[in-house]
Amino acid sequence: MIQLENVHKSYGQTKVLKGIDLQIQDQDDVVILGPSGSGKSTLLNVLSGLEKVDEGHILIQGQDLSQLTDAQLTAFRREKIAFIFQQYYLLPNLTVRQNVKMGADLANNHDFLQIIEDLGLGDKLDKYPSELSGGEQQRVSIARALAKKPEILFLDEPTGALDEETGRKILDYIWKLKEKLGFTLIMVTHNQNIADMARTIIRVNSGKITQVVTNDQPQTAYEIGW
Ligand SMILES: Nc1ncnc2c1ncn2[C@@H]1O[C@H](COP(=O)(O)OP(=O)(O)OP(=O)(O)O)[C@@H](O)[C@H]1O
Repeated sequence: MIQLENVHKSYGQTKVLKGIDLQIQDQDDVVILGPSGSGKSTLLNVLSGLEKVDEGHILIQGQDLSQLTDAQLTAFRREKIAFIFQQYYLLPNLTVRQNVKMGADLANNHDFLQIIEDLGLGDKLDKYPSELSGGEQQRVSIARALAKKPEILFLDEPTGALDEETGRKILDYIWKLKEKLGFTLIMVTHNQNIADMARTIIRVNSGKITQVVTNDQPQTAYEIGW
């Protein structure tokens, strides 16, 4: 379980998270919705240990992230979580195969080629990022994250660079893989429709949680009408 207790985070004088309390169950799929600037990405960044909180606590399986040494925090990030960002952060001098293998090696995953294939990149294995379209680069970054077999997968607007049809396919694939591998999925999006795929929908406004909804009948990427 992931627990947040009274989490505060500011950048200089700007108070971004203003007392967040939240519990996320293992293997849940969670979508975080909210207007631009409401603190969604900041929330993901503190949840994933990328940034430290100013006040309050984040506990993951009972372990308080603020109590970890830098080495333990690095190990947590390497072994337990994967992050799919709006930007792709691919290494330009590595091929598609090598970029994804980097993620796979962290989990000793030897069947990562299947993930590349499933994401429709089977014919791009030996291409470099500069030889790919934006959407293809995004799919490589998704393959790299999934190849880590994370316990928690964070996604920050993962379909931003994709056309609708590809976005649907990718979300469908991620959700199916979640059912198969059983990770916890936490995704930030602006897209209201995508929220209907999630079992838990969290609304954030001005750095506070304004609503948590449990959705008993989540829909597939193909059913949501987006
Ligand atoms: N590293 C930073 N330094 C200073 N200010 C920051 C930093 N990161 C975020 N902020 C500010 O914190 C506020 C919340 O940003 P955040 O990116 O968390 O919002 P968001 O809800 O994800 O927005 P969007 O939907 O536009 O991505 C914004 O006012 C932003 O300018």
